[in-house]
Amino acid sequence: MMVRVSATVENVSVIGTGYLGATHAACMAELGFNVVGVDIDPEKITSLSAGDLPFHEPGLPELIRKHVTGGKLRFTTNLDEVGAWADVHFIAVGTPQVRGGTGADMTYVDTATTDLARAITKDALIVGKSTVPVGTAARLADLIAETKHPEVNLSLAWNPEFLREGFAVEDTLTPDRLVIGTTNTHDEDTLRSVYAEALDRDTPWISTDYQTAELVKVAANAFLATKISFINAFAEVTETVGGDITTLADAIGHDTRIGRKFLNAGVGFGGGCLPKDIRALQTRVAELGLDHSMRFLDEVDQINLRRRKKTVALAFDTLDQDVIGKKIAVLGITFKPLSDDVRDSPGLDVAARLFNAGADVAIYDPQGNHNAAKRYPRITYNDTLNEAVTGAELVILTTEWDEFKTLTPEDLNHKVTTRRIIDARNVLNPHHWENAGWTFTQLGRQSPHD
Ligand SMILES: NC(=O)C1=CN([C@@H]2O[C@H](COP(=O)(O)OP(=O)(O)OC[C@H]3O[C@@H](n4cnc5c(N)ncnc54)[C@H](O)[C@@H]3O)[C@@H](O)[C@H]2O)C=CC1
Ligand SMILES: O=C(O)[C@H]1O[C@H](OP(=O)(O)OP(=O)(O)OC[C@H]2O[C@@H](n3ccc(=O)[nH]c3=O)[C@H](O)[C@@H]2O)[C@H](O)[C@@H](O)[C@@H]1O
Repeated sequence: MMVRVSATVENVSVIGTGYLGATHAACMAELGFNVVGVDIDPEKITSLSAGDLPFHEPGLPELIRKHVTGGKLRFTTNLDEVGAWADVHFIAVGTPQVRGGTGADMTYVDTATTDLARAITKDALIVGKSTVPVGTAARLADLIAETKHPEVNLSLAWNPEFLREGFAVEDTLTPDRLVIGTTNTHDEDTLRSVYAEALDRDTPWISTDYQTAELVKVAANAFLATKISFINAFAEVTETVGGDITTLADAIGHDTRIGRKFLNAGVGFGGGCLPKDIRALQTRVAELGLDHSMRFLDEVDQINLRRRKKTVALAFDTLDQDVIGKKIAVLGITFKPLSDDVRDSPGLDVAARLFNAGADVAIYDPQGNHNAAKRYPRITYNDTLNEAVTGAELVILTTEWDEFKTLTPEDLNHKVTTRRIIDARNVLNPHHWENAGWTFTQLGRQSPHD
């Protein structure tokens, strides 16, 4: 399937304007293209068209406003508007965990791709960015060939995305590497011209086939998840025998072959990607008859989920096994700082379990309250840290926002009813809290109750 897209790309569409797509659309405008973002959610489109970002991502609202106002970026629910206009179409729709299963739900990608192929009336390159099971690009290429207008030349490339929430703009405009899966050099050249402004001389450009491109993405996330569970498995050991998990992480992290990043022990990983991606990868390889190869990821998942249960168990220990009616302040409800995303959030999971056990849970998060309230409307959400901790019998720090990392005992001493804190992200200094008379617990540290 060879396309005759001009190497000079001017017009770009992005299908799906969630965390990934809205960022990609704004960054494409920043790189100089005329961009239209398309989504099936009319509310999202209305908000983005007004220059408002419906989620929290540092630096992105400014970029969206700049290019919406400047006329380089607009949003629509109508695919036909881009079908006759764009030279390159990026697919950035969701691939969530399938309901009641562990694989990826491919209905959004499949629908978006076939609807797009039907809507396109000029030669174009379609570029998949969503995270997908290996084999998807080849399958979609066939689907596109079956669906497209016969006189139109369409080609498909796979270009997985590695951005981190909280750093999405920076990661898109100055990526660590770009991975491009294509079936011909023309499509690669087209994408090279698209990303020319984002590439400096040293940015690795990895040109490969579909399968490798798809697998690089899930391999990266599986590796990151494994690294976190690796250190958390050692946290289970230091909780029993004693020792300091942070010193252990620092010490192995000094070995440049290992590296210190992603070795922070605590309540574990969450979010819309790492958990579902390791499950989808296992499911896909099992479908391929290779159920042994990725079985270790099941352990990675189990270690991770045990951290949440451990945090809840520590809360019970701290409160003498009786949480009913006791006020517990949960600080941090997003899956990580600098985001309002609560998908598969460890902190929210811990809060919900304690709430369901009868505790009077008071949540405070600088950005995540509104999203968490949609999931668990009966829990109490506070607008300030002060309100959440006042009268608390236990404080649990579940997301390491800066304003929590810098907390001191003096900030809380006279607000709480009882001086008890669980630092589930290992960011506070135990000695400061213990010296101020607090019962201080951290994951990876022997519990004061043992
Ligand atoms: N969130 C992140 O940081 C990253 C996400 N990814 C991957 O990117 C993909 C998207 O993830 P998110 O942006 O987080 O999901 P999201 O749920 O925030 O956004 C997906 C968007 O697609 C829209 N959509 C669904 N079907 C559509 C259709 N037929 N036409 C147009 N729009 C449609 C939805 O309305 C929604 O706005 C996933 O595969 C994810 O694994 C990859 C790297 C980073
Ligand atoms: O595929 C995706 O969507 C993205 O998933 C992750 O990015 P993100 O989910 O934004 O967040 P991370 O910074 O990776 O953190 C994930 C989770 O791991 C936890 N974590 C991270 C690091 C660590 O040392 N310990 C730890 O528990 C965080 O608190 C968070 O809950 C990857 O880092 C991105 O490269 C990838 O593009």
